[in-house]
Amino acid sequence: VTQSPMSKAFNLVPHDQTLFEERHLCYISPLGKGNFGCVELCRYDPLGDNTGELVAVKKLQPNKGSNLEDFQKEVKMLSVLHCDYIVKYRGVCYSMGRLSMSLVMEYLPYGSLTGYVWTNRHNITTRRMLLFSSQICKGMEYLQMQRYVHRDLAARNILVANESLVKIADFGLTKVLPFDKEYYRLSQPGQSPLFWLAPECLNENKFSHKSDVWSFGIVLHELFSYCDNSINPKRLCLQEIGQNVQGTSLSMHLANMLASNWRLPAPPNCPLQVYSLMKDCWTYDFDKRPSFSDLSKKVENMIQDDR
Ligand SMILES: C=CCCn1cc(-c2nc(Nc3ccc(C4CCNCC4)cc3)nc3[nH]ccc23)cn1
Repeated sequence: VTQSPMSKAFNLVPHDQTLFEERHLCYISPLGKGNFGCVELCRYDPLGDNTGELVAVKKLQPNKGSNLEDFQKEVKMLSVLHCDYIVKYRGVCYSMGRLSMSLVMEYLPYGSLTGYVWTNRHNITTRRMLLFSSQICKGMEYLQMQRYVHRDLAARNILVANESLVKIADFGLTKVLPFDKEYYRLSQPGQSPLFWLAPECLNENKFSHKSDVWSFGIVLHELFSYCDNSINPKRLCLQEIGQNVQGTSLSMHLANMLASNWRLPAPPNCPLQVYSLMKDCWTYDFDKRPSFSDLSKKVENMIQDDR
């Protein structure tokens, strides 16, 4: 279809504020590693006078697992999410003549929840941990409304915007549920770390909102353990398995332990009702686990009671 001269005149490419020119993106320092790539702190400084805004840039690391197509899916997914408790998409930056691309996001100055809670463990109150927990629930509730399954909910993937705001990040493993099914079955075991996975993920590669709820229970455990590495989920599970990990694979061992009703022990000094909330998230039958809206109500009530 040929364009009429008039429409040609007005059909200017709209200034796409989500397109970042590589030449103005100035690298500052590394921020961390996520699924499919590393994240760097950059200043987007088109005026070249250091007045530009700080952004977090996730560069696609072309390696074994990741490829441009999966990364483009992650970018697309993040670009349509608008929630106070999910890290904000800013745009993309193409390089190597569109052969590679980077995801530009808002920069959250306090870093991941793991580092923040451990560093500030001596002055973080139960109340503040419950506030963070309710924000994660609300972010997950929003994701669920978009029919997204995160598949990698863990304290390392939660970022701290300020002393009283955390956001969910790293959607590298996120999947959109098919319109006709309430779960997503992976063709082969994925990259999610075993110790955050629900039994049905370990046994059948079945992922759903309810398996995200299980992972949320593990995040609660990390939080109320002050993200102390010496008692993190991986270490506690490996201790339970013992060194006698003969032939059976680690995930089989873990699945057997969960089937015989072993669960992570209560973190030291953890409020009883918080531990019982974790146990609710770790109900073996995924249909009987609470929803994120149930969880955010229960956590909000605890915040009220905590006055
Ligand atoms: C989600 C986890 C996997 C991938 N990932 C994402 C990020 C990330 N980080 C930050 N801010 C940040 C701020 C300070 C620090 C410091 C570094 C030195 N040591 C203390 C902590 C680290 C990170 N903002 C972001 N916006 C969007 C992503 C993102 C980092 N890794």
